[in-house]
Amino acid sequence: MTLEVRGLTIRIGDRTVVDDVSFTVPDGGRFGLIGGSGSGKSLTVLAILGLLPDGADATGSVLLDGVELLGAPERRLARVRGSRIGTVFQDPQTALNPLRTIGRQLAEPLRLRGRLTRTATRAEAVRLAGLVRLPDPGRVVDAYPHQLSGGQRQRVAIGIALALSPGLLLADEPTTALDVTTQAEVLGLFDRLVADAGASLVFVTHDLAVLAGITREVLVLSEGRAVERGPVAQVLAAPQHPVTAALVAAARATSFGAGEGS
Ligand SMILES: Nc1ncnc2c1ncn2[C@@H]1O[C@H](COP(=O)(O)OP(=O)(O)OP(=O)(O)O)[C@@H](O)[C@H]1O
Repeated sequence: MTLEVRGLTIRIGDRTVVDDVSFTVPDGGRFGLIGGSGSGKSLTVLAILGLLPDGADATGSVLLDGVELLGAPERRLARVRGSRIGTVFQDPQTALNPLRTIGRQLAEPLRLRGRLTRTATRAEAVRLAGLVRLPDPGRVVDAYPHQLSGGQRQRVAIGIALALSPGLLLADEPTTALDVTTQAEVLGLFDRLVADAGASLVFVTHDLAVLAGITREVLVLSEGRAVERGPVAQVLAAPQHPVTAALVAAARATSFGAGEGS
């Protein structure tokens, strides 16, 4: 699906926290949003979903395949969120319900969409568990979130996001809470699944090194404003804005520093 964000401006009280941000993600395209803490990344994602916090007011335009989402009725937004846009957020601990089995949560989007028999629902949950490479899918569907590792829980969250084959995926710091090795595994899986699904992707992170393997295009936000944009490789090689330069330095320190003596 094509996502066009045009002139998105978000105000909370008398503060403008996102200021005239525009970007386009073509059908099947991938786009990175990067910036430091408080730069407006999460609010941009929430505005696309129609899930801004109370007191936040958004103007501009969010078009999904040409259909305006900003200011659309909640019923329509809920339908779009349920079926056309999948989301993966930072903390799988809070995204999952501790009292429900993994299988029930994997199958929840399908259950909401239509009537499925018990057997069909379970089969679909097992299929999704296998898709996200959870160990022993036939058994893991009966487990509860606390019985899984952080990386496994995030795999479940990715499975839920992909359950209805959405045309657009929004991932907000999906691997930030994981240790480095797990982060690489989950990112690799996510990368493959998004490609297989042919979905468009908006990937939010504060870590340019993470983004480099996932998207080609990036937009840098600082204090709610777009300060730089372009291909990730080019931005990494020759950052133009001081904020971008700081993000590049941080990325080099974490991912290239140790082994290369730089
Ligand atoms: N519910 C809210 N009420 C008031 N201000 C808010 C609210 N949510 C966010 N803000 C403010 O809006 C600005 C942008 O927040 P946002 O969460 O989009 O930043 P972010 O780039 O996602 O940061 P982080 O990487 O820390 O999550 C920040 O200054 C934040 O304090």
